[in-house]
Amino acid sequence: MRILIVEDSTTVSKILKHLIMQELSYQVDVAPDMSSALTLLEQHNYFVVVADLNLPDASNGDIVRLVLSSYKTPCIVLTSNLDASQRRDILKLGIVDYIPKDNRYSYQYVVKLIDRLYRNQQVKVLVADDSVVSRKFVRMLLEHHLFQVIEANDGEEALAVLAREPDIQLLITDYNMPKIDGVELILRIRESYNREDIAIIGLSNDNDESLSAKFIKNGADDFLQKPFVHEEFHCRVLNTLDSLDMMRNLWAKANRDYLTKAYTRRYFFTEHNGKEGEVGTLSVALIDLDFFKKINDTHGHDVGDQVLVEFAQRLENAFGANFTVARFGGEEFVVAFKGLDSTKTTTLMNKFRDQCEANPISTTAGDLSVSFSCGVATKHNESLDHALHRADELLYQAKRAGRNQVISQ
Ligand SMILES: Nc1nc2c(ncn2[C@@H]2O[C@H](COP(=O)(O)OP(=O)(O)OP(=O)(O)O)[C@@H](O)[C@H]2O)c(=O)[nH]1
Repeated sequence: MRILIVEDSTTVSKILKHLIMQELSYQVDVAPDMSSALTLLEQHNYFVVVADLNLPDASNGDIVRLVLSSYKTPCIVLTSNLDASQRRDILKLGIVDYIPKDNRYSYQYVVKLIDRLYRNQQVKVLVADDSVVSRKFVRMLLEHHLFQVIEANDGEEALAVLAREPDIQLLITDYNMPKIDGVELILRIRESYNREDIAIIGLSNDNDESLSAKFIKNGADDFLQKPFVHEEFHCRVLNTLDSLDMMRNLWAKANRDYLTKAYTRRYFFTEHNGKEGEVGTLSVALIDLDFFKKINDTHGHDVGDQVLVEFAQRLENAFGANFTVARFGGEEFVVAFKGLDSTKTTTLMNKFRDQCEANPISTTAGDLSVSFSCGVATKHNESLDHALHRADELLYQAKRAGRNQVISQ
């Protein structure tokens, strides 16, 4: 990824270049004026251009207009202080954002913005609004920040789009819409999507001053009163997505094992515990690698870690799409086979055991043959703990019987 900085102050360009290279590992070119910028723009494809408004051989944003119109490259503008009308004019050009060069946080903000732009390319945003003009305006603002935008004409269509594309990360919804209004839409979405699944920003040009609170109390993360200025829109979207990222990180830290990224014991119990009266079968397979201590003792802890990571990945690939795979600790894993009885579970585990046996794990110490023992128990009218305890006894039997086998009840 390549960034171009067009800036005549060497101090500013040096600081920016250093920060971008250090924090994002991008390649950075610097042009001190418009003519050298043009030469570079002809030679390379830039992801983003960071440009000063006034240059020795160009003024009043000529470089910005040129980058946007001729090279269709996103542009972040560096400025000195701007008055209100200058600010409006520059935002109208279709830039990503403008950054005043007057404080030490500005440069850090540029780096954050470039990183955000990079990640935005993978972020789907759904815009629900019955006004075509308003929808297109929001789409344009989002596209300046490289988001993937999907539009919905009303609340009902928004629900249908969400069902079709569950990886949408942000919904921006108007209040007044036919069939289902914005608040009703949010209520319906929050029935099945948590805050870490999707973020929501409400919009309205209604003069009802209680609307912002109504949106937020019913599950929105933020609210914007129309008409809004570009800058406020972008700040709110970025803040909302930052919070979403933070929530997702916290969720992952609580529910995913730091080493193997398999689910944690805690997640496993939250998902499958307390459902004694639940209809349907649940079988648990408790899995323990054989002679794992020997791998650590012979090749070191790092190689042991590589084996655990690869083994967890194999479990995930084999069962993760339909079942919960968790690491219970050390070299012990568990899979919850919801809907399967003990016989079917045992067949699947034996097939997996054969695959593992046939494919040694490749590590920095070479290919290592790794086997596991497994106990399979089906949960009857009992607690999950109890079923796991029985699986543990069967696992112990498998170890005593010579390891590398699955024993079920
Ligand atoms: N590398 C690595 N080793 C771990 C980790 N957690 C636990 N261990 C090691 O796993 C080993 C488990 O050893 P044991 O309980 O004796 O089991 P085993 O050698 O697999 O023997 P059996 O289970 O009887 O076949 C110990 O050496 C632990 O230090 C980890 O996160 N990384």
